[in-house]
Amino acid sequence: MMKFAVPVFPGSNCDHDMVNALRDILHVTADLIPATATSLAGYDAVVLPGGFSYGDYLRSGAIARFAPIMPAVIAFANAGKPVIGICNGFQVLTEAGLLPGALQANRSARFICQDSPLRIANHETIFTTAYGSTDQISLPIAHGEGNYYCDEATLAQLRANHQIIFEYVENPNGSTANIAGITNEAGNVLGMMPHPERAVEMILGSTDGLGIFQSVIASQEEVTHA
Ligand SMILES: NC(=O)CC[C@H](N)C(=O)O
Repeated sequence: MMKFAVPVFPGSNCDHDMVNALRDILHVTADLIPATATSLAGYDAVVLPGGFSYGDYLRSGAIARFAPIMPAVIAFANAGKPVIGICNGFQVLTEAGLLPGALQANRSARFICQDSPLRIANHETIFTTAYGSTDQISLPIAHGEGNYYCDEATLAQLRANHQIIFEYVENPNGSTANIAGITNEAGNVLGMMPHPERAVEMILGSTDGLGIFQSVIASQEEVTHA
């Protein structure tokens, strides 16, 4: 059975939601890993959860990027294995240089908490195949620094390599090109501001987030059965 690692930083607050989604809804193994750990041996995927790691001091994700677990996360990503960063996790991935660009304060300078319709801009990634031809989903957003920024040259690269995965239908925070989620060039690292783990069962109001995890699980099953 596929094994997910969910690193926990001081101030993470979506880690248990993530483990609940993975274990109880998707029926895979998921372990909380302290940020002081230094190994991810034995894991098939890593999910950096949302929250306020290290109190968001300096910038969201700027201190977490130096946590003891991060060299293992970077090595894991560079080995081509799946890494997902949700919200604060996305911020950590940009700070760590695993994804291009940066997350700035929302244009409104306010924390935004709302459901957000998203367009799936690339259905052919290991994170989106389970959505079939569904082109729009809705996921909750909850962030103060979700305003994605990159320069023109980076945006051109993201577009040319089809690295833009989710786009806001209505831009809530000032993000460049309505970007809500991107992958790295190799396609194995996903960062996204919306929270799929908060949309995995109808008691939460939506199951639109399931496809991301189902897609990754299916992609890894193909790897082990190949
Ligand atoms: N839900 C989250 O992960 C929030 C991320 C970060 N603390 C922010 O406010 O932008």
